[in-house]
Order: sequence, then C-alpha cells, then structure tokens
Amino acid sequence: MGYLPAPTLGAVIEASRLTKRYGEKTAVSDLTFTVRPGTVTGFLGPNGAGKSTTMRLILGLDAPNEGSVTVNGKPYAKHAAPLHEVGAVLEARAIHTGRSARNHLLGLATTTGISAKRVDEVLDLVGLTEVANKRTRGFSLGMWQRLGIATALLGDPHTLVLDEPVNGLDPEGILWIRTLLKSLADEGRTVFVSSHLMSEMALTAEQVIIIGKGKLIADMPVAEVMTQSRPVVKVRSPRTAELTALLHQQDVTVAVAADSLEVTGLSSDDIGLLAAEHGIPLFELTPVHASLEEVFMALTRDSIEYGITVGGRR
Ligand SMILES: Nc1ncnc2c1ncn2[C@@H]1O[C@H](COP(=O)(O)OP(=O)(O)OP(=O)(O)O)[C@@H](O)[C@H]1O
Repeated sequence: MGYLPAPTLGAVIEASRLTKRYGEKTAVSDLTFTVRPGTVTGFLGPNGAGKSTTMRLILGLDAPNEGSVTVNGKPYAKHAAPLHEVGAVLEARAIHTGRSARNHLLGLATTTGISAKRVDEVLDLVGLTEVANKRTRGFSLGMWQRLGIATALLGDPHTLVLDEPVNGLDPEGILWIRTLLKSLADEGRTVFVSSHLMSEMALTAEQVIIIGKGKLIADMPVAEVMTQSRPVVKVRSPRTAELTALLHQQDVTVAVAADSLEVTGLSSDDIGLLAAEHGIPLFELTPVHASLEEVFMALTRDSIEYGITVGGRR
C-alpha cells in the first residue's frame, strides 16, 4: 500500500442558492449547503435528484443559472492548480480504452507536472499495480472505479468529489472504498461523495446532504437521520374497527394489514393506554423500527421522479 503525504486541510465547498435549468427542466433548485473538511459527507437523493448536476457545477463543468458554488472561497476554475485542489470522479468510464492504466495516469501526470513516482503510488493505493500495464479495455466496472479514484488522487488534492463511486463494486471493493474515504477524511481532507443508497452512506459518511427534485431535503449528521421517522407500532386486537375509529381521532396514520394495524405517529405506550381506557383488549403491541433506507424513502417520497406507484401511493 502506498501512503499519502502529511495531512493537509481540505477546502470548504460552499453552494449558495445554486440553480441550474436545462430548458424547462430545473435540475438544481435554490440549493444552499456547506461541505466541511475532516469528514465524509454523503450526497444523497433518488435518481434524477440533481446530484451529478450539482457535482458538475462544483467542478465548473457547467455554469449555474443562479447562485454560486465555491471551493475554498473561489470558483473551481479560478484555482491556479485545480488538480491539486480538487480530485473528482464523475463518470468512471470516461477514460480512453486503448491505453493502459499507467499510461493514462502518466499522460495526465506529465501535462500537470506530477512525477511518475506519484503515478505508481496511486496505482498501488487503489490496488491496480498488477494490471497497470494492461489495456483498460478489458477492465471491469470495479477496476474502472479504482482507476477513476487513482486519477482523482493523482494531484494529492485537498478535496475529493466522487459521483457514485461504489457503483459496480463487489462487497470487498465497497469495503475498500469505505475505508479509503474515511482515511482520506481523517487526514483532514474534504470528501464529498454521492450515492442513492442511504444504507451505504450510513456506513461511510458522518454527515448527509439529501436532495430531491433539485431541492434540499435534509443536511444533518447521519446519526440524526433516524430521528426523522415517526414511530410505527404494530397492533393486533380482536376489536380492530373500534380501535381504528379511536385512533383516527388522534393525529395518526393507520394502515390496515391482514391481521393487524400499523399505527404511525403514536407511541406503543399511548396506544396501550388508549385501548385500556376503552376496555379494548390487545393481543400485540410492537414498536417497528424503520430501516435507514425506509426513513430515506419517506423523506424523499414526494420527490421521486421515476418512481413506481403501488396502490395509489408511492
Ligand atoms: N444536460 C442535460 N440536459 C437536460 N436535462 C438534464 C441534463 N443533465 C441533467 N438533466 C436532468 O436534470 C435532472 C437531474 O439530473 P442529475 O443527473 O443531476 O441527477 P442525479 O441525482 O445525479 O441522478 P442519477 O442518480 O440518476 O444520476 C434529471 O431530471 C435529468 O434528466
């Protein structure tokens, strides 16, 4: 394994009222957020939420219609040596397929004043040393992702912007990238990584920024995401209809399943007390913990662009 040089402090990425329209379509809408150094920040949203567009705007590959985004106080393109400032992987397969991984990296290195030694270091860091001289044409998606990350790390940047880097990786690759991103953040770098998997980000990121239909939905520590869910309690009673009528007098949602009710918005204690007050027997009263993915889906439910509709509800 190669080692990165001494810790450097990553840059703050600051988006302010960022808006990008493509014709009639608003891909990013009035987005304001700050990404800080020293932690992995997950950028989450369903398909089409505007994650890639936002990342393209950060990297100056597209210009916003309104608002601004800066890296370390300046637009990305205004930095004297952007490759040393920000390393990015936007589309893993954007690399010329006729060349070897080493030649691809060497080409980039020589035009930007980076040494050949650094090329070998990053190849080692991403585990591609053995296939470094093979043409990239035969690379698997996981190998492309590794090469993309090697490219991003080439300039030893303070800040990393990675679009869906776990896509196509096997469990070992996912674990590898998780560990790598955390260690880069621990060195004081800024790591901004997009995903559409809340469960994956929960294991990788400390902070999450969640968007839907281009708009900010949440910006909070991962540990707080679960607090966004309302409690769900499974209730079984021989007098379901009566209990449902009582529950409907409260600010709750009652979903009727085959042999039970799923009550959202009231604790199991309160449901138990309500039933006891009216002499309604209960056979079961179980708090059901939503998974992180379910909380994420609930948060973004109204902003799913290409969702399927089940039973009239998304
Ligand atoms: N160049 C473009 N021209 C027209 N529409 C675009 C363009 N780029 C993105 N869009 C639209 O903007 C919206 C946001 O797209 P974007 O790719 O940023 O989302 P995303 O969150 O990265 O989604 P995914 O996870 O599917 O990649 C989508 O509706 C997309 O169709």
